[in-house]
Amino acid sequence: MKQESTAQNSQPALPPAQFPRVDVDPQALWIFGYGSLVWRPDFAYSDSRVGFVRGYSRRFWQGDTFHRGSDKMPGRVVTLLEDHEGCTWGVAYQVQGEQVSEALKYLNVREAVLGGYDTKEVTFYPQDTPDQPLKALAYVATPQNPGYLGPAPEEAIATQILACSGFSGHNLEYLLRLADFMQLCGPQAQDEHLTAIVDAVGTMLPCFCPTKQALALV
Ligand SMILES: N[C@@H](CCC(=O)N[C@@H](CS)C(=O)NCC(=O)O)C(=O)O
Repeated sequence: MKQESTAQNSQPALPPAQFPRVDVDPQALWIFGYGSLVWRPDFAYSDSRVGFVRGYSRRFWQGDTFHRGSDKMPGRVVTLLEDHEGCTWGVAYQVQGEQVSEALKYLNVREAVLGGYDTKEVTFYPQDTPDQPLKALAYVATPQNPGYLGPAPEEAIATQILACSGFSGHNLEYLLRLADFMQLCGPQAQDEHLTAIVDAVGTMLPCFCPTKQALALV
């Protein structure tokens, strides 16, 4: 079983951190989160902005055998799919000074080593100042990584999410926390893929969407 460092600064029993392949400014950097990083960055940062990236769609197409699944029952977590018409909402975190190397070292273990993600530079548009876009680093799982599962019907993805859990918790928590975030972003932030999976989960879990009759029995 893979071991994740229990604290950001403890030395993980893993190969030394390999810094991102894209050039980063060692003194200041924005990191774009669009999955678990939206609610659990778990690294120190100086500022954060809600906003979006254009040209990408979010998809539950990455398998996860550590955080939200196991080797026998891999969970499903999100990645970014290049999509000319796409727009993905998330949170950008600004790291400065020593925060940069600490964040990259931590994320290299969490995202790259344990999750199969690679780094990519994206353009981030803050919700409040979309006319002042920022360059940001994103962690993206490409089809070349061994954990990549690729497309599947949303109903099948929902079934897999309901059945899986891992080191960081149940896969359903991962889905619902992301759905909660998207609710907070407001009506302009639509994610049809995410909504379809949440709806499919709802139809599979009557207790998840209790009927009046069911509530009357409580
Ligand atoms: N890179 C995306 C997805 C990140 C993600 O969900 N990565 C998984 C690794 S497989 C993770 O960190 N999971 C932690 C958790 O599920 O709490 C993001 O920016 O949020």
